[in-house]
Amino acid sequence: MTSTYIVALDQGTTSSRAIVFDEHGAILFTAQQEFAQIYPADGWVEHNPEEIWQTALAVTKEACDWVKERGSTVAAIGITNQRETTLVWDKNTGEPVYNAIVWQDRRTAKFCRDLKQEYSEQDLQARTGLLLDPYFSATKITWILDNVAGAREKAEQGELLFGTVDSFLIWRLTEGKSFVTDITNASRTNLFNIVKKQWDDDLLALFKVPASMLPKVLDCTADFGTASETLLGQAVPILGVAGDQQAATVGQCCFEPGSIKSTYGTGCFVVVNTGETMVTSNNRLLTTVAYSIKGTTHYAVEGSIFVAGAAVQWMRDNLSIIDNASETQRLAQSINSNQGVYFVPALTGLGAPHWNPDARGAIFGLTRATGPAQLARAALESVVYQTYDLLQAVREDGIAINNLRVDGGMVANDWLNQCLANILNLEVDRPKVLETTALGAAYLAGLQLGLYQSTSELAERWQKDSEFLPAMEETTREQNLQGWRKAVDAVLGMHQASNGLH
Ligand SMILES: Nc1ncnc2c1ncn2[C@@H]1O[C@H](COP(=O)(O)OP(=O)(O)O)[C@@H](O)[C@H]1O
Ligand SMILES: O=P(O)(O)OC[C@H](O)CO
Repeated sequence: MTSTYIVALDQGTTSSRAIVFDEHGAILFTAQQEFAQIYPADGWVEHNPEEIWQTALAVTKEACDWVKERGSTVAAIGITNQRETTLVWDKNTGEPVYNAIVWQDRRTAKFCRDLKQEYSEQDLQARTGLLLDPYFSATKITWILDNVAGAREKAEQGELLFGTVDSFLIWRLTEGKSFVTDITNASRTNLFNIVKKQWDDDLLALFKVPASMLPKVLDCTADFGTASETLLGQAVPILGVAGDQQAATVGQCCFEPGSIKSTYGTGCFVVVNTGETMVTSNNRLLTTVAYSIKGTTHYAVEGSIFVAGAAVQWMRDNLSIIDNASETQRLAQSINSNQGVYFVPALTGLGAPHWNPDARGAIFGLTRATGPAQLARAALESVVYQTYDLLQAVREDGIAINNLRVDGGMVANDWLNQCLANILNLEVDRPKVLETTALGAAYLAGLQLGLYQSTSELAERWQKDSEFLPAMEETTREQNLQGWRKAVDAVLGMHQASNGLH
């Protein structure tokens, strides 16, 4: 019997990956290319759109060629992507008018602060589930239209298109034939009304974004267009799309209300499925669309941390205290306590539950004995404490948590998983397939293809690789958490103090 091949394209913050899955959800082939991070100013983060495109195209082509070499064809493509990252391009030439402004970028912090004076954040939250923060796409679009010469005029004449990375890639893969997005990506823009499930005219007016710039919004399972034969060597339908955290929710089979996953890549994102009910957080978590499959929409509560693996990357690239990320495990376990060193990695502000775009990072408790081991351990622990803060917020919103399914590049690190179990005082489960984001995109495409009939059929496939159980004395746990709280308070205090000075 021949296999059904699905290619999942995962366009992440640091790399583009394409994975060939068979109908059982097994990984057969992976192609990956990293690309440059551009930091033009304090708090600014950009990507070159052509690099996003070239790396995404190259890995997808490689995956399609791998299938072709086996005498077969790819049945469908599923796309998943870094969310919120904003691209604006010319409809006629296909040329982006500016670099992609990345989700981590804080350049519109002042704009958000000013807007809060004239517009109720509560109203925005009721419509979009989100907060008024530079994280989301809307203020990034406004910035491009206001700062790139001639852009606003062209946008008003209907010459410019806006897309999150999914839209941009689909538009290019279909050679300009399909200008669409999916509902999960739309729900991260601050322009999409998640109650009415349509672009919100009042918000378009507020952020001064012409409606003609916006893509058509589809379910996560839909016909998104056909990727061109000229580009891929075979014409392949794009049948599934979701933002990466929502795709990971699908890949982790968190379909039941109350099920929860946490993904550790560049950032960390905790997503709790709340079923068809929308839950509004009282603790500054986001309400967002988990997925919409064949007309049924599930919502989620999400906690977003901007710096997780990025703290490890920063130690590798800026401090050069490690050569590769996996060394952090050896370093962290080489000492038997954190020795009082705490790292608050607010390198691009603080996300949930603080939402403070102006906060900046700090390391506390340095002594003559502090070296790479203490710093690496503090970086890993910071990811764990931030997760603790998110889960506390989730609990305070009345949602019970029984265990946590984890995934993403960082959870290859067993020390991190054990530390999560210890500090969260919770069972932490790591699945067999760690590429849950790509798997989720493949599942969505497979559902649309008719390869899978339902999410419950998919749920039966989830397999545990390892579980990590809490094994820390309560007093040590409490001491560590106290140290973290003091460090975060100091960072927030420092930010207030420096605000006073400017
Ligand atoms: N063994 C490890 N220990 C700690 N961090 C790791 C490890 N392996 C990868 N990472 C971190 O995980 C991130 C990569 O994860 P990935 O899921 O590929 O991210 P993204 O999708 O955001 O590009 C990097 O920031 C890297 O520093
Ligand atoms: O690229 P990742 O995996 O860090 O995910 C980025 C998120 O989608 C940002 O919201």
